[in-house]
Amino acid sequence: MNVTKVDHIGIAVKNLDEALKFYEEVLGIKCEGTEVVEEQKVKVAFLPVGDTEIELLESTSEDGPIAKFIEKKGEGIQHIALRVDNIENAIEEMKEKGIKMIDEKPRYGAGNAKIAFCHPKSTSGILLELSERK
Ligand SMILES: C[C@@H](C(=O)O)C(=O)SCCNC(=O)CCNC(=O)[C@H](O)C(C)(C)COP(=O)(O)OP(=O)(O)OC[C@H]1O[C@@H](n2cnc3c(N)ncnc32)[C@H](O)[C@@H]1OP(=O)(O)O
Ligand SMILES: [Co+2]
Repeated sequence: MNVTKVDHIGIAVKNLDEALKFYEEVLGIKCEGTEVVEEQKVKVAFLPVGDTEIELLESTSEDGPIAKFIEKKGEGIQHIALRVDNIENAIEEMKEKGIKMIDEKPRYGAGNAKIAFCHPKSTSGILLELSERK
């Protein structure tokens, strides 16, 4: 597998507009856009920083992964995403190496990226997203 960069850092927030004030008005990072990803029950805002991005995530449903995360742990870093150049190969390699994949097939994430999550129990405690983007 070829990991090329930190694609983004995913941060769970209760209110996207509120959180954006801090990133835009205090830190001066410009939001590049927002998108609803139905399958993940999230509304996402992208904030590019250098060669990577901060991804702010607000839940669109009470039973989505972001709502559950905030309920259990509060707002904060929910996942880290690493860019890979071939996600199907990366998933196969992870499985061969005994890593528990939440997604055994790629799903579509924000910006039409192909994504797959690895379980925190297999990664020393972080929710890891693999992401392939053209
Ligand atoms: C839009 C897209 C994109 O970038 O394009 C996105 O990012 S979507 C981003 C949102 N989508 C997702 O997160 C989808 C993948 N996530 C999931 O399937 C779920 O959230 C799981 C990660 C499986 C957690 O589910 P659930 O909360 O039901 O499980 P659980 O409470 O039994 O947790 C199992 C164990 O994992 C830990 N755990 C749970 N969530 C964690 C997290 N985010 N980071 C680190 N550890 C975490 C719990 O503390 C627990 O450990 P202990 O047993 O030690 O207490
Ligand atoms: Co993400």
